Amino acid sequence: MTTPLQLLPAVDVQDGQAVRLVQGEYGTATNYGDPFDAALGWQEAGAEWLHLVDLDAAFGHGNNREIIRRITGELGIKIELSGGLRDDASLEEALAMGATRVNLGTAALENPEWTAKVIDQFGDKIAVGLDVRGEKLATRGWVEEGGNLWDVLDQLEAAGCARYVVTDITKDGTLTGPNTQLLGQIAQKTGKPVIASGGISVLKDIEELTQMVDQGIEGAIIGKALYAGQFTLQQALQVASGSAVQDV
Ligand SMILES: O=C(O)c1ccccc1N[C@@H]1O[C@H](COP(=O)(O)O)[C@@H](O)[C@H]1O
Repeated sequence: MTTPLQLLPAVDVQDGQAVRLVQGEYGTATNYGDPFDAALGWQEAGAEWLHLVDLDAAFGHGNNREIIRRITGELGIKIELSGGLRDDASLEEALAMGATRVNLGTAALENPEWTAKVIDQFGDKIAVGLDVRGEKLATRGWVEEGGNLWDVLDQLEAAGCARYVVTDITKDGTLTGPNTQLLGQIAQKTGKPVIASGGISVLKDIEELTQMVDQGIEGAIIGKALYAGQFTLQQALQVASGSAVQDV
């Protein structure tokens, strides 16, 4: 029996609204309404995980702490939380709110000593987001460059990072399919679980990533495709469990 691919519907929060950006660019948001309703909807549709992002915190434009606190506090599913988690206070608050794990971006690149410390302290509650353009990593709302992917991956491996969330920024929000080549390369190099992010458009993409579970692709974040109605979460979960692709 095949190991299912974990699916993480995304709820990205900006100005108190659930949104999707295109290639992470500020000002490209499509609004999908109340983030709590979106999160609850994914839970009711069968999600076991939610990928929850405070975009304002990631961009350094304030935060959406109260709505995120409500989602982490009231939902019963596992939550991977990211955006603006860059010091002890924000990280400890995120875990105390009920995040199952946190995803560090900017801090992992700008503050590797602190990142190594919290990896040591919190183990697999810490994932690192490798937000990639070509072979360059992006930070601070993906508007600044943060170093070479492979060099940073070596440092994180030495620090004992348990899991990577890999986003091809050029694919994110574009419905052009995941960058399976990059995902495969990173999974092969690390041997640690990789969560794929960016580009999923059709059920075939999920089928392709499910076939990569044995290579270390543990899960996939789905954003735009779900909000745009390309397929339902139930269909995606069926495919991720190894069943045949259903027509939509
Ligand atoms: O998810 C997005 O669309 C996104 C767009 C622009 C910036 C960040 C985005 N997402 C998440 O934010 C973290 C990084 O936050 P930080 O650098 O730690 O503050 C990133 O890993 C994505 O999960």
